[in-house]
Amino acid sequence: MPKKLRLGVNIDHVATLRNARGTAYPDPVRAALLAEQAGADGITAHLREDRRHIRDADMAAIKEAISIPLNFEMAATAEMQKIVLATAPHAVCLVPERREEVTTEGGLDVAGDVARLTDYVGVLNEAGIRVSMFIGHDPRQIEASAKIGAAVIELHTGHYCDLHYEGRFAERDTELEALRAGAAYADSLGLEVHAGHGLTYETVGPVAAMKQVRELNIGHFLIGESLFIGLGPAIGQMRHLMEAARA
Ligand SMILES: CC(=O)[C@@H](O)[C@H](O)COP(=O)(O)O
Ligand SMILES: NCC(=O)COP(=O)(O)O
Repeated sequence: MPKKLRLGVNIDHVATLRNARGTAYPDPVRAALLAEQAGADGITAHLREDRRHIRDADMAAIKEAISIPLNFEMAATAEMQKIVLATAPHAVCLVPERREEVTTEGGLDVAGDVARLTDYVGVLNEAGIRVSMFIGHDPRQIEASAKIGAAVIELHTGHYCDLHYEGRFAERDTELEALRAGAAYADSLGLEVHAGHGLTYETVGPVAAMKQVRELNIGHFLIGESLFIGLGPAIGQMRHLMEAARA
């Protein structure tokens, strides 16, 4: 019987909509509280260096308002380390960032930055923050994540989802197989395995079915779907699909 699969709801794109007009609404804190009421196991938010969606004050307000864990996504920079230590979230997910990208395009190159990330993660671990590395399924990146002292990896599912929506099903299935192998390898090294990026009702099943995966972080699709059916029902339907795949 696979262990329970948690759902972290990413509320970044509520802030994207707010920032498009520079208004005070829609409020990401309100979305976080609604997600909590709807049964989310955690709230995820990404404080990008360019502050294109979530802003510093949002992070502090979300942390203050919610009673479930906050997963603080950020680049491994000195500026972000200072902010995250002041915010004291339950968890941090270290992600790669490029200002020109539309969204997080790939995984972090942990293997290429071992010494610096060992120190960086060490500071967060000492502060009692659980650290996860947002990476692809490359075994070298998984091994490096274990080596630098991260407790968790989050596998980037964006490429799998893109291949699905482009109708490239054979390549999609190859990518899924690599994600499955990555999840099993990370678990064998004692890492907790999470997954996320680009997941939708159509693509969540095969990822939710991977027994080593303990948490999915889903945002963009849920916020879009909430325009049509409301955030609570969208979260409920996503959870239903996750549980059906897990059964
Ligand atoms: C790292 C990650 O996957 C998320 O933060 C998420 O996709 C929302 O942020 P962006 O759309 O800004 O990448
Ligand atoms: N880390 C992935 C995440 O938080 C949500 O990604 P998305 O569903 O907004 O693409």
